[in-house]
Amino acid sequence: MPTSIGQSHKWQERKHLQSTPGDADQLKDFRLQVLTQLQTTLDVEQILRIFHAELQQLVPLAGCDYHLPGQSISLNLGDTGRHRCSYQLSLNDEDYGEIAFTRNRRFQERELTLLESVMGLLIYPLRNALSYRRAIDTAMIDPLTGLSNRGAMAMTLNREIDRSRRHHQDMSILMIDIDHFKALNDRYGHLTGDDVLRQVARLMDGAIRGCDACFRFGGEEFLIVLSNSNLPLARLVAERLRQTVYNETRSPDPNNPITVSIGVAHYENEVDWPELVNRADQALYEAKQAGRNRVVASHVRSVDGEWLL
Ligand SMILES: Nc1nc2c(ncn2[C@@H]2O[C@H](COP(=O)(O)OP(=O)(O)OP(=O)(O)O)[C@@H](O)[C@H]2O)c(=O)[nH]1
Repeated sequence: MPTSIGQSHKWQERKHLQSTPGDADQLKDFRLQVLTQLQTTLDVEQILRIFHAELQQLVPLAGCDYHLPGQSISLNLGDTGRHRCSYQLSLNDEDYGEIAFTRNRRFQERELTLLESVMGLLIYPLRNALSYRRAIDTAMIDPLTGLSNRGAMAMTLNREIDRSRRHHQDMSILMIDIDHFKALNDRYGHLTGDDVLRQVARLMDGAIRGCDACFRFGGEEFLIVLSNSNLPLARLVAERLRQTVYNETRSPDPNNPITVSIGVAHYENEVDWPELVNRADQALYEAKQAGRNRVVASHVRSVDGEWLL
């Protein structure tokens, strides 16, 4: 098992010494080219790919790893080599993570000086991309429950529908609504209502698989996307969630447990997600009409396109 041989460096903004005057011009052109490339995107992974690829012109490298634990970012590009040199990136005392380059040949002093001299090119584009990513993430989160919001839901549904269509994969959704929530709010106040919303969100999010996703649809409604799930499986999941909420949510009124009604819809080649969500919503309406605290599944299509009950 090859061991990794590390050379670690702290990169901070400062002027670098140039080696020879001839190199200086080439390096200047190179820096300009890299900077131009890095400014073409605000995607963190893309920035690192560009940087890694451009650096190959300066120093042969195998892999590039980047880690920023604070934002849960961990990327490994290219192949991993036995020798490694890493840079801790920071600017104005702000930590921008660690970037490491690896290859099987030892790094020469001159190569390390070259790498260090261009490391500063990465920091501003990377900082901008990280801020952008943070802003997008925040905009996609519902602040009350911590679940992803409706904007994120639309993106996920578009992606899942596209995948189901292309790979002929099953996909189902659950539309979930807390029963008699208005009465609970009116009787115990909005803060208690908020607490119930948070509990239900946490229970459901914790009860689904990692590949599924739970969103706050709005108000006291939630939507769950179940990848790779046919209708019977989706019904089972829905029934399990219904029971979990019933058994585990702390209700302010011991005589009235918190319950949910759930509408289930399997993807039946709808053109876009609102059509699919409409069917789940219709099934949810039927669950409410039938007495609440229950699961109702929407119809499926037969092979010749007829709707079956
Ligand atoms: N506490 C709290 N309440 C909310 C929030 N968003 C929506 N609501 C309340 O949720 C309630 C929804 O009421 P309705 O749509 O009448 O539904 P319901 O009382 O649950 O009745 P059914 O769905 O028919 O069982 C309203 O009173 C809203 O004010 C929120 O973020 N926090």
